[in-house]
Amino acid sequence: MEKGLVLKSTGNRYKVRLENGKTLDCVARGRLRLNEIKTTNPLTVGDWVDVEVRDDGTGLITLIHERKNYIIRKATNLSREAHIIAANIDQALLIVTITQPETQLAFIDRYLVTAEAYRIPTILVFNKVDLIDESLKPVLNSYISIYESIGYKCLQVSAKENINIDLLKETLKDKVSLLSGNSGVGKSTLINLIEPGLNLKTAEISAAHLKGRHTTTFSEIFELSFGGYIIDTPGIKSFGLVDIDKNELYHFFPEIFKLSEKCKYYNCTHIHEPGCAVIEAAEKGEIAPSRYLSYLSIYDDENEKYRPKLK
Ligand SMILES: Nc1nc2c(ncn2[C@@H]2O[C@H](COP(=O)(O)OP(=O)(O)OP(=O)(O)O)[C@@H](O)[C@H]2O)c(=O)[nH]1
Ligand SMILES: [Zn+2]
Repeated sequence: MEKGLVLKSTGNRYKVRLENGKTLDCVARGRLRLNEIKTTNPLTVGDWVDVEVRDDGTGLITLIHERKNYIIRKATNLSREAHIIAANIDQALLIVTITQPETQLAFIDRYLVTAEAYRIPTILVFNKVDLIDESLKPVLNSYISIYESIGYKCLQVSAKENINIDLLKETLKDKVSLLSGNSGVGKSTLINLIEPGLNLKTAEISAAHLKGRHTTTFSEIFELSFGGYIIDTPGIKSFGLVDIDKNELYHFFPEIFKLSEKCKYYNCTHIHEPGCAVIEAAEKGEIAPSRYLSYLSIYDDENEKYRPKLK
């Protein structure tokens, strides 16, 4: 019996990397399931499994190790079942830009709420700092101060001018990372710089897409030559499909959560109650107005509820 990491899942076949570095094709034993949630797929990339290596060099997965976290999406609109996109994610790197394109604060906040709900630590990576001139500098600084003050690590990089790329590599080293961000912020450029030759959004995915198959089946983890993994899945962009109870939303705003214990009412929504420490702090500017506005808009947004559209 050997322990391994699921690198790729295509339907009911899995590519697994054993601890000795060998990679093999595996199938899973029937009725292999963690009974935490109802899912259409029992196993996903990032899962740690026990494998029985067979004589023909393939493997039989006999056990899934408990997950520290996972991201899901609903299998279909009507279904109550979920499709697990990836598991055991150490961190998410949200790539943002102040200009070309301008990443909205509301977008960042929605992403962070989701990541908090999934218990995935998130680092904000400000790319294209080469474009930051005197007029944009205060904007960049204000973004950074909002997020650093509530505990999110921020990196400033430029793929174009190779600024802090080593720092970015250090951040990724030996971790399983999810890379997200709006279209055009430079995700592909950064990845190519970090790991030349690592072509995410593989041909295989596109080919499968053309045939009209579910691309979700093709989640994959890519190994970094200096240690660590990057998760690439179509799910990354729509990352955020998680149902959060309105009344728990404040748990996922670290600064609001911290203040909430000083609220007069234990079931305070932090929207209209007298004696609310959050409202008080927001009025005094002790919480960034944009953060409080994000809280309100996520709380009230029934239809789009807690579903950041990451594209
Ligand atoms: N000035 C500047 N341009 C950059 C930098 N990084 C990337 N770009 C440019 O930004 C554009 C978008 O980069 P991509 O890497 O394609 O962005 P992406 O996030 O992968 O976009 P999608 O594939 O649509 O999600 C390209 O024209 C890049 O050359 C940077 O650090 N500075
Ligand atoms: Zn309150």
